[in-house]
Amino acid sequence: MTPFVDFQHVSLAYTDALARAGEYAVEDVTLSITQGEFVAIVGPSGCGKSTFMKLTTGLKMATRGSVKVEGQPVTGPLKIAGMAFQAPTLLPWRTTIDNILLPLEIVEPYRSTFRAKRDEHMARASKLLATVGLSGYEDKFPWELSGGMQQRASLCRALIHEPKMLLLDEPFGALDAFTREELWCVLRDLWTEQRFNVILVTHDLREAVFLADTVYVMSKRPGRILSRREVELPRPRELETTYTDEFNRIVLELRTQIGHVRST
Ligand SMILES: Nc1ncnc2c1ncn2[C@@H]1O[C@H](COP(=O)(O)OP(=O)(O)OP(=O)(O)O)[C@@H](O)[C@H]1O
Repeated sequence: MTPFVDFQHVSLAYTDALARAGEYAVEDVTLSITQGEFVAIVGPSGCGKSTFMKLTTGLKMATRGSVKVEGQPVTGPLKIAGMAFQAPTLLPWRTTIDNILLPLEIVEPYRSTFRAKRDEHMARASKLLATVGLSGYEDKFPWELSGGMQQRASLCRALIHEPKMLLLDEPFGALDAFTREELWCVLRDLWTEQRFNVILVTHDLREAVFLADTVYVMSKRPGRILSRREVELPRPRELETTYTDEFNRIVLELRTQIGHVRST
């Protein structure tokens, strides 16, 4: 089966001068991700996790090696991706629903028919809001929502154009522990229902193990993939799973690997 995302010996230097000096942000990354797989990437700060995301979505081109998505070489920004970041980045002058509809106003093929199909899109946005527990908040402005609610709305915005791939860069990093765990479950449920590919960059090993099928550990700069760990915990996973010995054993195993990376 063709992998959904395929990296073969990928290196990236941000400038020609850095390439000449052999200073790569990521180096010799080879991995393949299957359709619908939930992948988490963990590693020390500055190891190249965000660079990996930029390569996957075509925001940056590899200096060496090849990046393919759905069997096709990536040559520019991909439309099939939705993204959410640590800061929710909602536009303060737009209501929740208008923030969620934003990608449809910008990205083709939705853009040209946006006005004509507005009711249809509104209905889809409301349905998504209901899925993340935000029914009734359509007309609120971002400043009327808590941080966790804003992040829920950001997830809806990332998913409104039904992307095949969802890229999340530390999406829950700024939230308190309880809200973060609630949002793990929101993301788990969205993924279980829609089975898009997820690439989740996180510093939180428990988050990675709770959500992902596969966890990749990256090394310090230049970022390389040090290990690949399949998480064989059965699904559906409930928060109680995070208190089991098996869960903690995997977290500890990853923690030990990261400890080695940091100390070398
Ligand atoms: N636009 C850029 N120009 C030059 N170097 C860059 C650029 N963006 C990132 N880098 C360098 O590339 C390396 C990897 O950065 P990247 O942002 O991918 O790391 P990260 O693992 O996502 O970091 P963090 O965990 O702190 O968010 C770092 O050393 C960084 O300084």
